Amino acid sequence: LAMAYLAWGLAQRWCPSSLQVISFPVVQLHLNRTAMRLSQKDFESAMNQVKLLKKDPGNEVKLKLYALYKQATEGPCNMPKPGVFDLINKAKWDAWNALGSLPKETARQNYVDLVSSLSSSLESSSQVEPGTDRKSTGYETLMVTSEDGITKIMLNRPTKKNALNVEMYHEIMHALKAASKDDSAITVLTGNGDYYSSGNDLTNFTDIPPGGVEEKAKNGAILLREFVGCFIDFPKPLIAMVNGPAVGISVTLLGLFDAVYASDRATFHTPFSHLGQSPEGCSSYTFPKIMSPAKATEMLVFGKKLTAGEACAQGLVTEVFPDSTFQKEVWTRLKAFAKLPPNAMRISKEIIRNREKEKLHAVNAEECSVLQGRWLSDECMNAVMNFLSRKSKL
Ligand SMILES: CCCCCCCCCCC/C=C/C(=O)SCCNC(=O)CCNC(=O)[C@H](O)C(C)(C)COP(=O)(O)OP(=O)(O)OC[C@H]1O[C@@H](n2cnc3c(N)ncnc32)[C@H](O)[C@@H]1OP(=O)(O)O
Repeated sequence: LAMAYLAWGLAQRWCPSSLQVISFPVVQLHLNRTAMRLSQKDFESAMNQVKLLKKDPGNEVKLKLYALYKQATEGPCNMPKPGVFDLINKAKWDAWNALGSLPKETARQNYVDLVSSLSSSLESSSQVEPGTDRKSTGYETLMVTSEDGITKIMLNRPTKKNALNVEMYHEIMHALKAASKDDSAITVLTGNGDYYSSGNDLTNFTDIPPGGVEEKAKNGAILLREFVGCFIDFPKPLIAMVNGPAVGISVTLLGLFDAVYASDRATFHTPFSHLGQSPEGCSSYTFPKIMSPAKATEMLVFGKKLTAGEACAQGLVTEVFPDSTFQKEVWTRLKAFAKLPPNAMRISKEIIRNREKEKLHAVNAEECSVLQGRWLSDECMNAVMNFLSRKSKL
């Protein structure tokens, strides 16, 4: 059946005229209304509505609509079953035959109801940005949506400049794991509001468990290692849409993405020494490789902030777009990427990443262990205290 669906587009040329109608299918049956008498006018109007739909609803739906149309106009399927190699006609026959002895009138009503639900769902999705029609709920700090083969994970604490609190670390891991298994071809990480992310939420340092700061640092290192590990192991193309300034861990992780698109408003800042900390996100390994050891030192050791153009020149950013057209241009491009064969993309990513995976995990472990020590240092504690007591900002 899957093969028949694939061939469906090709079949449009030679299909019978009623195939116009099966161009779009059915989603929701209002069974309680099947007894209602439908006028021929309602049915014809639904057929016209189908032709006006702007978006293709997919082959599975098309087959259902085809079956209902045939049942409504010709009654139960009494055609000979097509041969196994006649994939398209067999899929159509199966769908029609599955309706059994459903009365013509009920089929017409179901057809009209389904077209109606289809029209409203497809109209609404065409009016919104990609990724806004299928929202996954249950996240406090993220907005996760999936559409057009793209899962979008949006950091959603705009009033805190999308700083990563402990909950957000957990939710990102959860969203990545879900995205790795969903039916999307690519995954995008971006930020809501004016910032991409201001990095680690410095209030993460404030709630000290009964085991004291040592326990806090130990738990922090475990969390960080697991978090970065999810990026190392993510199996599909992972793209960052850096919509504004990026700080700390939101910058270092970019070295683990497969492409990084940035608005010209974005900046890239890793002030680890200022904060008494040290690099993470595998940046101690990826940055020198991407941009040369000296340029990496300027960023990771001296905390030099790069503009989007500079980050692009150094290879950290793939391409920079004017902020005014950033969303439109990047989404257009991503939608085209998402149409590529997903398995081929996965396999190509795998072959690129596999060579590095072991090394990246080792680097991650080492960075976390070093940071665990840094978090207990006076340098780090003072820097965090200064920020939290409003004495300092970047
Ligand atoms: C042992 C602990 C373990 C914990 C868990 C481990 C997790 C792993 C950690 C991995 C290591 C990561 C390192 C990093 O990411 S280093 C980078 C850290 N980030 C910063 O230092 C940025 C601090 N923020 C600022 O300097 C400024 O806010 C900024 C320049 C980003 C924006 O300035 P602006 O003036 O435009 O805006 P505000 O300062 O008024 O910000 C608005 C509100 O947002 C709050 N905010 C912003 N960023 C952070 C942040 N990173 N942490 C906490 N809060 C942040 C800011 O306080 C404002 O809040 P209020 O409105 O309530 O005042």
